[in-house]
Amino acid sequence: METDLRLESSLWIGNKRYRAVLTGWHLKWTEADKKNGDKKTVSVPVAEVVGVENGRVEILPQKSVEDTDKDFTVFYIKRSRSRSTYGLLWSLGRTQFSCPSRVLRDQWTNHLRTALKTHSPLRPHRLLVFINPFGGKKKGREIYHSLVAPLFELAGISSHVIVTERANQARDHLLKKDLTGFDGVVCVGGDGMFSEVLHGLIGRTQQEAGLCETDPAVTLQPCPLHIGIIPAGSTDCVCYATVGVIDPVSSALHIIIGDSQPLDVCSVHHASTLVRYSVSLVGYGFYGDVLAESEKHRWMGPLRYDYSGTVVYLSNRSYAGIVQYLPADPLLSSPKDKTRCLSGCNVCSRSTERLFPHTSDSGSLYSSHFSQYSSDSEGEWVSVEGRFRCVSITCMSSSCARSPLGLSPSAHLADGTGDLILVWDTHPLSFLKFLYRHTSTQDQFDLPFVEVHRVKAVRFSLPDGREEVHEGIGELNRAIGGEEREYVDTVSRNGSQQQLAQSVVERETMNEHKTVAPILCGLCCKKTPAVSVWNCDGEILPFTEIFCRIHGQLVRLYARGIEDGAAMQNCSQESDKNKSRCITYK
Ligand SMILES: Nc1ncnc2c1ncn2[C@@H]1O[C@H](COP(=O)(O)OP(=O)(O)OP(=O)(O)O)[C@@H](O)[C@H]1O
Ligand SMILES: CCCCCCCCCCCCC/C=C/[C@@H](O)[C@H](CO)NC(=O)CCCCC
Ligand SMILES: [Ca+2]
Repeated sequence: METDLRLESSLWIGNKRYRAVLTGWHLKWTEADKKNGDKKTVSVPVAEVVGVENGRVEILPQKSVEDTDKDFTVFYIKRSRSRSTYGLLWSLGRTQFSCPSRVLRDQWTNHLRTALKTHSPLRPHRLLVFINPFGGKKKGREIYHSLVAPLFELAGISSHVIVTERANQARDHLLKKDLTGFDGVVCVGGDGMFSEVLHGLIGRTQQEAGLCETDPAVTLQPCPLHIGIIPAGSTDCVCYATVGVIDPVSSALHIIIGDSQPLDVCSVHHASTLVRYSVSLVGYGFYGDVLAESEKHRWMGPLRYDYSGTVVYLSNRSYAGIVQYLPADPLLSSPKDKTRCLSGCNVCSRSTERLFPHTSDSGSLYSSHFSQYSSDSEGEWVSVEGRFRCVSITCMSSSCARSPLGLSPSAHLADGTGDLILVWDTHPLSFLKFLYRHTSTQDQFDLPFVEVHRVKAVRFSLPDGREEVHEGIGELNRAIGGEEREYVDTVSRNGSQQQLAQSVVERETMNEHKTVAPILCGLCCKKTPAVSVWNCDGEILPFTEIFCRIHGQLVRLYARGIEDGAAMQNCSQESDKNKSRCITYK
């Protein structure tokens, strides 16, 4: 196959002659009329060729250029380092070649197109695109039509575009409408829009497989359609954590070349119902309260989270709860091992084998670990009880612009586990230190009132077993801020381990901040509501007592994880020597 596709000839770029070679895997060109030592080779993996056009073509911005029938243009992926984030930005590279004859030109374009088909089997041909016109800064439509659609067109992808007119339209469409012929679904919006697509696709897949989503013990069927995210929301956490940058062009290029990144999903249950799915944050306490507060200030746009974060921080709340968790195998990885899940991650690759073994009994649809009533599995559960500033479960790092390394910097995208972060009640300044560390490279887990566990499942209940059902966000906000809620004293705490940690941190912090503390304490509320709410990827859950299970690699995104920016040193300078290194990365 590879030898069939090999093509080698002289080609011209501008007025310079090059020796060009197409092997099965790479297109390479080297300046011909130079001494050996000065020769530079540019090498583009075939898998990263976006498109091949006859003539001299320019898009983004589109221009008509004079050409002949001996010219062709190759579009491919070019990388550069992002100033503000850890990942790499992708843009459209373009080289216009001239051939000695039209016959040779046709040979080059045909060979390249065949190589693309052969080596990129997951490239989509037809996509279903949902645009949320109201997400983030309300630029979804503009972003899609000006930056993404021209790239899809260049790559020969046909798309069916739906601009949503109401919340949950994308989810309902995916649950009910005919999806024949689509290779993937793209959402243009934020994490809320992604969540709609996630729910629609998981629900549809289970319906078609005849599986019951409500039972946490059932092994769910992975979704056959890939999901692409064009970021146009407020937090865009899923995009940030799976691509490494918030950039519509980079995301569009990942979709075009058919990148494939599996992703763990957490199902959240209450009693015998499925409440929701989550990939990023299932958070109680601080993150729940911030979300509930922010819903009142939607008009502020993305800034609502900063404002609400300050308000909630100053209200100084902590909540009583019982957290039970099923630890993951500690020999596989640890949330404190200071590694990062990057593109090509070994921990995730090994998990694929573990999660989908090719043995004949792997078809079992029932996993005894998760049967809530199975006495066999009860022994492995760990239980802690006390007062918490926040309880968070995240299936991935959940990095975003606010927190470039995320809630759990060493979490894996596709290892079949989640990280449970327990922040015990502590002095307000200590909690501020914890929050602040999310914005830097300092370890937020290296604090005596913070615990982190790699888990397969989590159960949360209230100490007195009293469940409250919230009926809607309006009512919920009233309940959180209003008088109807029963109040408890913040100083009552459970658990001796927590009390010890608490007193050490309080002493340290009070010494450090003798002058600031009294001012801050004056601002803080003396009372706290008895219960918080759960924030599930930006949606408030209507229940307090929940059971969560992580489903390994349940969905696939058009992404490849975060590329290691360190491997791209000096690329931003684009010196001739490095230019080819930038292009040949990987
Ligand atoms: N046409 C629409 N009208 C109103 N709401 C919509 C519409 N389309 C989608 N939605 C809802 O809007 C919510 C928020 O959208 P989205 O996630 O795109 O933006 P965001 O909230 O600004 O970003 P993020 O989720 O990243 O913070 C989603 O939960 C989605 O269900
Ligand atoms: C003194 C400085 C303090 C700075 C505090 C920084 C802490 C930042 C941690 C960021 C965690 C983001 C978790 C991601 C959550 C998303 O699934 C969700 C949907 O978009 N976003 C929110 O709920 C929005 C909720 C955002 C909460 C801040
Ligand atoms: Ca994971």
